[in-house]
Amino acid sequence: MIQQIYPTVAHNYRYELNKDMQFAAAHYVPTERAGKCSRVHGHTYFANITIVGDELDDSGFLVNFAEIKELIHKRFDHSLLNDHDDLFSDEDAERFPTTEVVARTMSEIIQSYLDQAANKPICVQVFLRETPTSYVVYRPLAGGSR
Ligand SMILES: Nc1nc2c(c(=O)[nH]1)N=C([C@H](O)[C@H](O)COP(=O)(O)OP(=O)(O)OP(=O)(O)O)CN2
Ligand SMILES: [Zn+2]
Repeated sequence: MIQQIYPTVAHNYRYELNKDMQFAAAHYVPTERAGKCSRVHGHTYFANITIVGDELDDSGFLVNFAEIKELIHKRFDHSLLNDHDDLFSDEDAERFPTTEVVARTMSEIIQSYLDQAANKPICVQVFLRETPTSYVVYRPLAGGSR
C-alpha cells in the first residue's frame, strides 16, 4: 500500500481527487552526463496524481479513479520507457525519459483525457518518485501550456 504525505496544491475548486499508483519500468537517460543512468536500469515508480474540479459527472465522480490508473499503468507498466517513441526521444532533452519529463508526460496524457469530459476536471499536480531518495513534482502552468 502506498502511504505518503504529498505536497499540497493551492486551489479554490470544490473537489480534489488524488490517485496513487505504482508501476515497474526500465529506462536509460541518453546522455553521457547521466553517468550510470545512461545504461538501461529499472525502477518501481510511485505516482500521485491530483485532479480538481467544481462539477461531478453523472456517476458522481470527478473522474473515475480506475480510468486514471488505466491511462498510466496500462501504458507504462513493465515497459522500457525509451521504447515509447510517441512520447520520448533519444534526440531531444525535453523528451528524454527523466523523472521530470515522465511526470510532465503523465500530466499531459491525463489532461488530454480529462479535456473530453463534460465536467472539465483539471490535473494540477503529478508527484513521481523514481527511487527511495529521488522524486519530482510537476505542476502544469495554468491555462494549459507547459
Ligand atoms: N534531475 C534528474 N536527475 C537524475 C535523474 C532524473 O530523472 N532527473 N535520473 C537519474 C537516474 O535515472 C537514477 O535512476 C536516479 O538517480 P539517483 O537519485 O542518483 O539514484 P541513486 O539510487 O544512485 O541515489 P542515492 O542518492 O544513492 O540514493 C539520475 N539523475
Ligand atoms: Zn533511472
